[in-house]
Amino acid sequence: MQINFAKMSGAGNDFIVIDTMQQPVNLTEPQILSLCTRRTGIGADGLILVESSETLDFSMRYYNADGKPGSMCGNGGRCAAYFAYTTGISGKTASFQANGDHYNAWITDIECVKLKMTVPDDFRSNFYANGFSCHFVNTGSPHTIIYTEELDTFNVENAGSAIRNNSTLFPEGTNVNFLEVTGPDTLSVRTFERGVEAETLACGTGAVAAALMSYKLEKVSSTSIRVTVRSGDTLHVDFSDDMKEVFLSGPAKVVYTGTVNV
Ligand SMILES: N[C@H](CCC[C@H](N)C(=O)O)C(=O)O
Repeated sequence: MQINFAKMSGAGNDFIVIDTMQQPVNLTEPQILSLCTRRTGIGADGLILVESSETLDFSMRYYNADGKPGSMCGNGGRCAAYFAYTTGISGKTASFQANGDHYNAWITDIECVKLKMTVPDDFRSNFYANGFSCHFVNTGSPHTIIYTEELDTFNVENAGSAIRNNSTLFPEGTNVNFLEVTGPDTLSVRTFERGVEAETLACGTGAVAAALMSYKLEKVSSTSIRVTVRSGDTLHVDFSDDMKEVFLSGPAKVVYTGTVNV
């Protein structure tokens, strides 16, 4: 099977994006894993199918790099909206469905996308996991939050993998975010992603979790937070005081388009 795809990057979180309205695509879990594997495949943190929707512009189906269906991907959603815009599926405003939720996105500039997130839930603060003081929130994906003062040298792979695999506390697994508070409205974040099983260069729902939790814990004092991610890019998280309206903005671009044989 020959598949046309776009390789996209959302602040360094990278995805293979496939338009299933143009070509019938039926990928198995091993095929997705192999496409996402770096060096021997295209290489990506996840694979996104942009599918038809009866009521909205499109529907997004997200798979993690391990080939398994993932929960909501904020950077993936922003990339899917930019893909839909560049291919004419939608205009500068896009509405789509993902994981049973309805999302709106706006192309705010060249290669800049703002996405309205779902209302966060399951806030848990101050518990211990694997020797770390942790917090947790679900922002469409499950996110554990850990504060550190030495983010650059922190061993994200070791600590992230231990907590991600703590099945007593997280039967479904969790993404793990390590945060440094760098100012009243700025954070630096590094994320160990479930389903990639490694640190990624950015995580959108993780940046949202980091900003909301830091505001709740009064570690930041603004409802407009700039989050520096591992790629060096900045994601913006803006929210209402009651956290019912939450927006994620940042870069999203098509790196290249191509055809792959599966
Ligand atoms: N990178 C994504 C999160 C993917 C979620 C996935 N790792 C899972 O837990 O299923 C983001 O930008 O929000």
